[in-house]
Amino acid sequence: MSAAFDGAWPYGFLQNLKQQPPDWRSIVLVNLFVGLAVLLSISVISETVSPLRRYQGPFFAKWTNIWRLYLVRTGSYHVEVKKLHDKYGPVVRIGPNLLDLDLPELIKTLYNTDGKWRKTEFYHNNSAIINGKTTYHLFSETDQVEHARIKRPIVKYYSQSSVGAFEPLMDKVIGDFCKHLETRFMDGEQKHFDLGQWIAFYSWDMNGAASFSQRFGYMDNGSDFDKSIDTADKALDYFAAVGQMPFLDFLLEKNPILRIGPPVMGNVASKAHAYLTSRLQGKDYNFDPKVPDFLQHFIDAKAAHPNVVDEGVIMGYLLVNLIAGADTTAITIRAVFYYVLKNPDAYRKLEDEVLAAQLGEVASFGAARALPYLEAVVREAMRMHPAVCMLLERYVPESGLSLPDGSYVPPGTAVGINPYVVGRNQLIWGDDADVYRPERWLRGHTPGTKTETEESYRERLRLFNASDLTFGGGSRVCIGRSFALMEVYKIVATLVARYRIELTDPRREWDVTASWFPRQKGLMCHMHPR
Ligand code: HEM
Repeated sequence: MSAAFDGAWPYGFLQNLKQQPPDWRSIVLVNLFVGLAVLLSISVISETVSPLRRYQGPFFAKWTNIWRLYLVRTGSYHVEVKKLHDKYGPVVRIGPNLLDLDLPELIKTLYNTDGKWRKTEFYHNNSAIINGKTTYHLFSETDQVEHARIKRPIVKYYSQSSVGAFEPLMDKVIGDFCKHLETRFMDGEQKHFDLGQWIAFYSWDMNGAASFSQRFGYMDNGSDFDKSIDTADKALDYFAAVGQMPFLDFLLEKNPILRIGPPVMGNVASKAHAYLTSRLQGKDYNFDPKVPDFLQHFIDAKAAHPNVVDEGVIMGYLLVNLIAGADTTAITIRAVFYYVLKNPDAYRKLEDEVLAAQLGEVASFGAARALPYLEAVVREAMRMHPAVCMLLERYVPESGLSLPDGSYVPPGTAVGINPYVVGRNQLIWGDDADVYRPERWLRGHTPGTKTETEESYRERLRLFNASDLTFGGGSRVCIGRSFALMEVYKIVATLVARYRIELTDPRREWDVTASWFPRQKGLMCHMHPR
């Protein structure tokens, strides 16, 4: 034991001080002790006066965000937060200054278009991560005015009518995807393969084709040959964790002395840069001006808005397409297949509907979108397993926020709603909110009611739509929604129409690692041509 602790503390220590100078260990221990005592006192005082003290949550969440960072690292964040709501109700304090709200009626308030509900710093780290040096705008601005300035020049290129022009390009990618599956896994003997992994190849190649008329080559190679998919996964895991304590980013990824971050996304960034340069120089021979791609749209935006869009901004546009668009779409397609294949009854109904529609080699978006059971299957999968399962954090603006229980949340508090949590809210989705049941999206399928009028069905759908946060909402709503849905509907309809699909082990629950995105590992199945 150190001299500092001889005798009754602190008298022993003081007596010792008189007799002999303290050794370095005593000094460190005393400083540590005093420091901790000061920190504790500050925490206790600030908690006593905190306007959030009335809201319940885990004990450590009052004091620190570390426990949340830990949860995100374990991959069980969304599941654990849902459990907290089951325990504490619709408002849970999950950080010293952060409330998680399971209040679908507030979606329109938090995620609106008035520009007052700023994104928190949770989003801000991802701006410099691409190659460790350059900062690109990745739509992560907390400043809504700046965000609108960057987004405005390109928003029209993501509308349904604009992305509709991508359909021939999508048909080509889907046609080649089917050829790969047929030659690799359906030729002769039955082969089991990871459909989940192939869906990632499809989504990344589709995204490359739409972004700069160049696929990455994952389908041709049959693997993540340049490790870009893996690198992107790791980068997003890092964003999600560090987003819980944003200052850590300056000690880790942005540390000027020693960078301690995720692997840099050099491959994706350098490809995007090379395509941009050759296009601007008129040397991009892969580009057919008759078939539009996003890069061409961005260059048009540069011509129309030279004060806003420069080459750096175009790089940001391209990168965000890939980072925000590829993984999310793959997750959604995998979720659709996983749930429908695990539920033979749903699969049979989907098969019947799709086969009766005679969709041809590659299903057109119009024809696929018109199939009600397909829509039910897609929406139910997105409800059960939204591709973003983090809190969509916003700062409460000057006006403050009144909660349904009558309490008042002051300006500056971070609040948010999690698409996963609100997707399981029993007041909206019913007692079976945890059950996969595509029928809930159809008329006449409310448990306990024998008949449902068209009017009450419409009313129910309105409530469902208003409570669906899969693509966010308001001015920060997902810009790629129409594009993503086209990819999802077309591939699901095409694969179901062309092949009989079976899970290798239908009893196996899938393994989900969740950080920002709940990524699923493994969807082993086999397919037979019809
Ligand atoms: C099924 C697939 C997708 C899902 C579920 C999804 C989900 C989301 C969600 C929830 C947000 C809002 C985040 C927030 O408010 O905090 C978002 C934003 C965004 N998404 Fe998607 N996304 C998908 C596909 C795509 C695609 C394909 C692209 C691009 C081609 C894309 C680009 C973006 C961008 C740029 C934002 C930021 C918008 C802004 O802040 O203005 N997403 N997405």
